[in-house]
Amino acid sequence: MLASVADLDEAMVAVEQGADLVDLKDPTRGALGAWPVESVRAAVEALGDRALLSATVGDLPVDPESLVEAARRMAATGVAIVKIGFFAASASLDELAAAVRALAAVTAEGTRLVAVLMADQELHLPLLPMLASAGFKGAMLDTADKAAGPLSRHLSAPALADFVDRVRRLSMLCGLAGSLRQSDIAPLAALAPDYLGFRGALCGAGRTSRLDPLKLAAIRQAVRAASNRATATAGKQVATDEMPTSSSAGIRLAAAR
Ligand SMILES: O=C[C@H](O)COP(=O)(O)O
Repeated sequence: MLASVADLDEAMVAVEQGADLVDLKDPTRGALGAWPVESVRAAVEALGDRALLSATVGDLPVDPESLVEAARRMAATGVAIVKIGFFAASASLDELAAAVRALAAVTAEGTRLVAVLMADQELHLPLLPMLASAGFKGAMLDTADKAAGPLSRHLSAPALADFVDRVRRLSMLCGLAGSLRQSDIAPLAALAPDYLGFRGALCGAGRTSRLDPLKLAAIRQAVRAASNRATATAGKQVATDEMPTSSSAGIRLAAAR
């Protein structure tokens, strides 16, 4: 489970409630709103040894030079994973591919990058092998327009299964997010992504309101139960509530540290 958090207080709650991936993101600044780099650095100092942290670079235009610079600035904070949004609404496949190629210079420096592709914009599947070749650690789906409904409104179950399968075959971490609700957890966990990502469902009154620890705990529990069911169905080792990281997804996420 990935939990997007708006500040250090929320990050601490997410760590205490057992989020596998604590995603530093300012929801008031857009789908992938960035925290200031000084705040990311402070969170890494406070929590970096207790949790796997990711941070977004913001809703940036698909310009190779500015994406490389933003990724390097965020990586310099010491955060474990840097998430980069690829907004197909404002760029062609060629432009997206050029940005991916430029970011290979950043992964070559040891930075773990995760690409965020927008399910409510054109989904360019040929980008996936390019991301793998450029050394990206993972690829995930999210939505750019948070008023346009959950992930499942934009892509069918077979299309989502195909995305997960392609990413996993390329040996990248695969995440699914986008206004997910509790009812989305079981069908999406059955596709066996490495993680499901949440913000709105964790908050008291929408994604820009405060994170509610009780909602986070309920989602965490539902993800764990659904993940265990999916693992059991696949005939793999069943993780217990006491040992959530014994699932294959947990091991793959832990390896991202
Ligand atoms: O990375 C995941 C996102 O923060 C999910 O946010 P959302 O659930 O509000 O779409």
